[in-house]
Amino acid sequence: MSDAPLLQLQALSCGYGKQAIVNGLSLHLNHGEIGCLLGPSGCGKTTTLRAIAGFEPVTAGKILLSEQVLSRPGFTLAPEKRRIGMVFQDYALFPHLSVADNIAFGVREHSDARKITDELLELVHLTPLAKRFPHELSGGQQQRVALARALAPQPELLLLDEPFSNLDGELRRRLSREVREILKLRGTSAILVTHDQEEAFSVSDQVGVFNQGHLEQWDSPFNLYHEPSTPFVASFIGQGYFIRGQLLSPDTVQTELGVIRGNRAYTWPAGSAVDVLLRPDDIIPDAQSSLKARISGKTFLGAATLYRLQLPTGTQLESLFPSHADHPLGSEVGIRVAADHLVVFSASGSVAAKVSLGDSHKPLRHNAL
Ligand SMILES: Nc1ncnc2c1ncn2[C@@H]1O[C@H](COP(=O)(O)OP(=O)(O)OP(=O)(O)O)[C@@H](O)[C@H]1O
Repeated sequence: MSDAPLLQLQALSCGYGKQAIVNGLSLHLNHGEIGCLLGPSGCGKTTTLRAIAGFEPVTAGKILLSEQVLSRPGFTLAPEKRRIGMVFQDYALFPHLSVADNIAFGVREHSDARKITDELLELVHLTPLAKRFPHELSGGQQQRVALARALAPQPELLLLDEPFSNLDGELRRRLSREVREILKLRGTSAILVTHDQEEAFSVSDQVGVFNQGHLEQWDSPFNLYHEPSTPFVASFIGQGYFIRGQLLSPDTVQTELGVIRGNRAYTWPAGSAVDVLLRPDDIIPDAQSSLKARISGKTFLGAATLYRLQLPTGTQLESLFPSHADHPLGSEVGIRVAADHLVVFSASGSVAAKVSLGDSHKPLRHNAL
């Protein structure tokens, strides 16, 4: 196996007719990795996936798989020649074929079709249901058949378009974990499209956050959460508040919560006004602290309680406290900042406040500055 990435999108642009949807997108996926395209509705995730699959031509840039050019302006290798499998949101099973025949469909000419099918039935835990038809299965079972069918021809890359969006709650979470395990077990590389952050994080090694046809950041879930590189990513990923601060040195900021020191150096001059991102897990309870906040709201989450806090200046924050101590609404608690990952953005014009987000996402609050 070469050291080159499996999939490379190089300055890719594509769209429909004269309408540009995706602009100058670059990313790469290594062998065996699972990547995810995440973003609000209509930002171009599915369009990108369709371009990778070969259903849409590209207007600029290139798509390469194992160093072979699949798409460039004026050339689109046919989908069936790409060694790419696809799993759709609506499963797209053949209704007149049994579970086993659906899975065998792509390898029906293969001398080992029976063996491949049996192995995959086992892998997706559907051996006892092999003779059933799609309408006799639950949504989760149908999606497992769709996954097994896509894996049968051993694609180099699997594309999954919102594969769990027709399933709800716990089943959705369970199946997404299961799919990750199956892909990792087989060493299959994949790209998943979703607008659900929890799903993106639980399935993927690398996640790309889209904003209106642009890729804002392609990174690990950990880095997207702790080291977002743009205000949009900070807003789209997770919860939190921005508070105003002043840079004292490259890695320290003066705020009304005191001096916060992080692990990143910023290059703006000392004295610059900045917006500091504080996640609920950055604020911890500390009865001894002189810093007090009033509890203005609370949500019990089980192991933890999410408290909405108000500082004496009126600044709002959120904080996750272990739930064994219960603080009543209106009471005062001591707090302290424990943010190793100092994330700040230039405060000029409060850029983050202008981020426009889709309705599929809970916005990050910006304190009145
Ligand atoms: N066949 C098409 N012809 C013209 N425009 C299209 C077509 N398909 C999608 N679009 C437009 O392209 C833009 C991006 O759509 P796309 O389906 O890629 O978004 P998405 O990020 O996958 O959204 P969602 O999460 O809602 O599926 C949208 O404005 C959409 O209206």
